[in-house]
Amino acid sequence: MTFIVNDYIDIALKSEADGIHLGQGDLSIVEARKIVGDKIIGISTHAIAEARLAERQGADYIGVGPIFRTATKEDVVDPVSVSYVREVAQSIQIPFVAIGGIKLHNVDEVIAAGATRICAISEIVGSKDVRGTCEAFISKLK
Ligand SMILES: Cc1ncc(COP(=O)(O)OP(=O)(O)O)c(N)n1
Ligand SMILES: Cc1ncsc1CCOP(=O)(O)O
Repeated sequence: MTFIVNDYIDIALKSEADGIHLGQGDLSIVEARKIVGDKIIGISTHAIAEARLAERQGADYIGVGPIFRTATKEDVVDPVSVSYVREVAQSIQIPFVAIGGIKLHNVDEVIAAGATRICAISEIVGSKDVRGTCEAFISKLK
């Protein structure tokens, strides 16, 4: 299993995590790379310019979203829609994870736009059948 710590590089180092996930307002990828060496660095992006910059600066993966409206995170930008997934799938070479408002009823659109990795929080943790919901997502991604 790969263990990524969100935001806190000191905790990532102390806990011997595999990597760190950054937001646009956090430490830059260049600065983070100096500290974490070859650990995985990911960063949330909301526009193609951010995605291109992340790739140029040596990010290992990017987050792409929020695709749809989400109630899970408060300080979130407006939904970027599946068109941003399409743009990233066509022009970015590093792996990306689509995130934000992804549910079983709309994940097909996200996959059709080119996503092969998704993050879904509320659909899974709010489900009465967590395992079944995970399996349903996994079968769509196969
Ligand atoms: C699964 C998962 N959890 C948290 C984040 C990042 O959330 P947050 O730090 O609130 O947002 P950004 O600052 O990265 O935009 C994530 N991307 N994935
Ligand atoms: C951490 C994060 N970053 C953008 S949206 C989001 C939350 C996604 O949660 P949900 O799958 O419940 O919309």
